[in-house]
Amino acid sequence: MTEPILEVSGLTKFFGAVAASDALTFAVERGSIHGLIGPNGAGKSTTIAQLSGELRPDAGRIRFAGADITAWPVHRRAHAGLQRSYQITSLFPDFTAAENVALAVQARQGHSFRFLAPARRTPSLREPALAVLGRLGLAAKADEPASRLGHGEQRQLELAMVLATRPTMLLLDEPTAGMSRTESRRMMGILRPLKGKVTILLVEHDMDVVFALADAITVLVKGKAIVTGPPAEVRANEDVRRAYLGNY
Ligand SMILES: Nc1ncnc2c1ncn2[C@@H]1O[C@H](COP(=O)(O)OP(=O)(O)OP(=O)(O)O)[C@@H](O)[C@H]1O
Repeated sequence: MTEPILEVSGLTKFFGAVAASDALTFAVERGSIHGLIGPNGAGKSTTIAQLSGELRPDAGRIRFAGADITAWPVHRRAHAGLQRSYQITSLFPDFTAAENVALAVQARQGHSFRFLAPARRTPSLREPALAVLGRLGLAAKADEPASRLGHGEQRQLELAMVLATRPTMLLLDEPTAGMSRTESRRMMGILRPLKGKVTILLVEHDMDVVFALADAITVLVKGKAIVTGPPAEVRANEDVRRAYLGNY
């Protein structure tokens, strides 16, 4: 393994008596797509929330790109390149796809999302926005209002917005949730070329997607990582089969 970009050690988070993260330890290699899988309630969302800074761990450390970020707030982590994907709920429905991405480009340039009106009209923001939309296969939809896009396209737009901020590492929570088979396949085609450019921690219920994309997978059960390894090793692991994958 080359130098990991993210190292999680002993991460622990209780909700009452439930340990949603239980001395969780794993590392993510720079430039890789790293799957985080596990049964319902295993602690995947709780892990993402602690990595993004929305949730404070009760114990343990998080190191990102050589710095201990455990106590950093969300915006400081985002500024350092660790970003979680936006949710559809954060799209501006009346703005076009290009205008939505222009806002994210503007955020990258250090401005706040507050100045909505100027961002919509600034040509220097439109050009990079169109470039990102092009890479995500949304060029033809640039001038459609976000509300008129299909569900799969809205998820692609979310991803376009976060990529426009040029993250070093992306925390992606179920990018294919609610998608048709065709839309999922399109999303995989978008994510695969990001390998080597952006490190991705991928939480995903669709095992076909995870096993096809991930360079390494961590399996969570009851807040603990029971294994981290390449897909073939994880698939063959007896504990994983018993706890989660069955005959997948
Ligand atoms: N805000 C909260 N308050 C109380 N308990 C919580 C809270 N968030 C999560 N939990 C509990 O923590 C455990 C882990 O939940 P989490 O949502 O992280 O799991 P998950 O792996 O993301 O599940 P799923 O696959 O169903 O989304 C569960 O037992 C859940 O009920």
